[in-house]
Amino acid sequence: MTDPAPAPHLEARGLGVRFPGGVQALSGLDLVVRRGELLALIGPSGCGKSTLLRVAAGLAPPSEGGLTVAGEAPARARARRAVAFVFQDPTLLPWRSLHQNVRLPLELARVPLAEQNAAADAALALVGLSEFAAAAPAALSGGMKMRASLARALVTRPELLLLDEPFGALDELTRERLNDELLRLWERDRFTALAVTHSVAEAVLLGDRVVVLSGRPGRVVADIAVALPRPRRAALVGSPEFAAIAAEVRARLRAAAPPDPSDLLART
Ligand SMILES: Nc1ncnc2c1ncn2[C@@H]1O[C@H](COP(=O)(O)OP(=O)(O)OP(=O)(O)O)[C@@H](O)[C@H]1O
Repeated sequence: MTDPAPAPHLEARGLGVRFPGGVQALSGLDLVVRRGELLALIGPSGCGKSTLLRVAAGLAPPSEGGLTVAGEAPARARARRAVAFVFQDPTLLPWRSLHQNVRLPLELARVPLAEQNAAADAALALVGLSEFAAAAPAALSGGMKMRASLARALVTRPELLLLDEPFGALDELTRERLNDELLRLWERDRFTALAVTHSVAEAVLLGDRVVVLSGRPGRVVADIAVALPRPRRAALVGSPEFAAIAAEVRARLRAAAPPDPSDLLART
């Protein structure tokens, strides 16, 4: 007998988000992320990927349908520190040391100081930054800042990690290293993760599935299983199996994207 599929962790049903100015960012979006799954989300610019993450974090309300995290409203899941967010910008407070930045979520939650310190030590060790605990963010490279941002997200041991293009601003080699790091952390703790990316290779490298959203308003137009063995590392990107899945994702993404104005010009 095969094991039953893990329970849904994040579940969106008929989700729509319309902003006060009238922009419809998402419409009729159905999506399930199972517990312990790492799901990559890709779609044309402006299709509502960040909006979906913001709804999942309880930072934006749905205007139609709904989204639950572990069966409860996202704001409740966030209040019990079960959800963490990593943004493209590391958003470290410049006047605080790395250690003070990493322990901030626990400080805000009024966790006892000794516990804050122990958890921040462990999180910094996890991302290889222990020796920079006392450093100011300004003294670090972009990749190190992003590592610290990851440590700050993981310090609460979240059940669900939301990643919004976290390595998008980094050079290719640093990005590769950080993807390997993220995979290593996920293999260790098996939190559920929803990762937005603009890179097809990154989506296939990270995801158990790659979900493709259509152009605005965003809804799911393809849900592609990534049948590649784990553990995975960036070196896998050159393999023929990888290339075949990436080609499928690319084709679905191209079909989902609005026409490129330069194509239209070329045809006239
Ligand atoms: N607070 C807001 N008020 C009004 N419109 C918004 C707001 N936030 C986002 N939008 C609009 O909603 C749409 C979806 O935005 P969103 O940032 O979710 O897309 P995205 O897929 O993450 O884009 P990108 O890939 O370029 O980062 C866009 O048209 C954006 O301009």
